[in-house]
Amino acid sequence: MRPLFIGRFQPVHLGHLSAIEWVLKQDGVDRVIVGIGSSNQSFTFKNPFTAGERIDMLTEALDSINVKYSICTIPDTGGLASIWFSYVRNYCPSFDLIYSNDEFTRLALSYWKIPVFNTPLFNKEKLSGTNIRLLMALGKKEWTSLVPEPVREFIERINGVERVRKLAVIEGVVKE
Ligand SMILES: Nc1ncnc2c1ncn2[C@@H]1O[C@H](COP(=O)(O)OP(=O)(O)OP(=O)(O)O)[C@@H](O)[C@H]1O
Ligand SMILES: NC(=O)c1ccc[n+]([C@@H]2O[C@H](COP(=O)(O)O)[C@@H](O)[C@H]2O)c1
Repeated sequence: MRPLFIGRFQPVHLGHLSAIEWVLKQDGVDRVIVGIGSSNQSFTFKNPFTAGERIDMLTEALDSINVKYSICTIPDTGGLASIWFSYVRNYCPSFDLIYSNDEFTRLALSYWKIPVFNTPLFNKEKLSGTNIRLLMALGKKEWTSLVPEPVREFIERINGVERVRKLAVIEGVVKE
C-alpha cells in the first residue's frame, strides 16, 4: 500500500511528524508520499514559505527520523475543486490511498473513487501551523518547541520568523 499524506506544511511541525510516523506503522506501508498542497502560494501569512522551502523543511525533518518517503508539490486549482484530484495525480508519484483530516480536501476527493482516511491528531491545540505562525508573529519563542529541531534551524537560517512577523503586520494580523 502506497499512502499519500497531504498538508500545506506552513511550517512543518511535530504534529505532522507524528502523523507521518503513524501512517508508516499501518499494515503494508513501508513508504509514504508527502504531498505539499498550495505549492503555488507563498509570502502570505497563511502560506509564508515557498514550495522549495517546504521541501527543504520536510527533507531535513524526515531524514532526521530515518523513514522512507517521496515528496510532491501540488498547486491549488482555486474554485475548480473538482479537477484538483487530477492535479494530485499529475504532480505526485502513484499512490493507493490518501490521508487527510481536512474536511474540504475530503469533500473535494469524495468526487473521485479514491479511499481517504483520517489520522489521529496529536496535541492539535498547540501543534498547528496557525498557532505556530501566530507565536512567531507575536515574538514568542514557544514556537521552537513545536517544530522538529532541523526545522527550527532551517527557519532561523532563512530569517523565517522575521518574514512571518512582517507578513502578519502587512496583513493586519498583529500591530507593528
Ligand atoms: N497536530 C497534528 N497532529 C496530527 N496531524 C496533524 C496535526 N496538525 C495537522 N495535521 C495533519 O496535517 C495535515 C494538514 O497539514 P497542514 O500543514 O495544513 O496542518 P495545519 O497545522 O492544520 O495547518 P494550518 O494551521 O496552517 O492550517 C492534515 O491531514 C492534518 O490532519
Ligand atoms: N481546489 C483546490 O485547489 C483544493 C481542493 C482541496 C484541497 N486543496 C489543497 O489541499 C491542501 C490540504 O491541506 P490542509 O489539510 O492543510 O488543508 C491545501 O493546500 C489545500 O489548498 C486544494
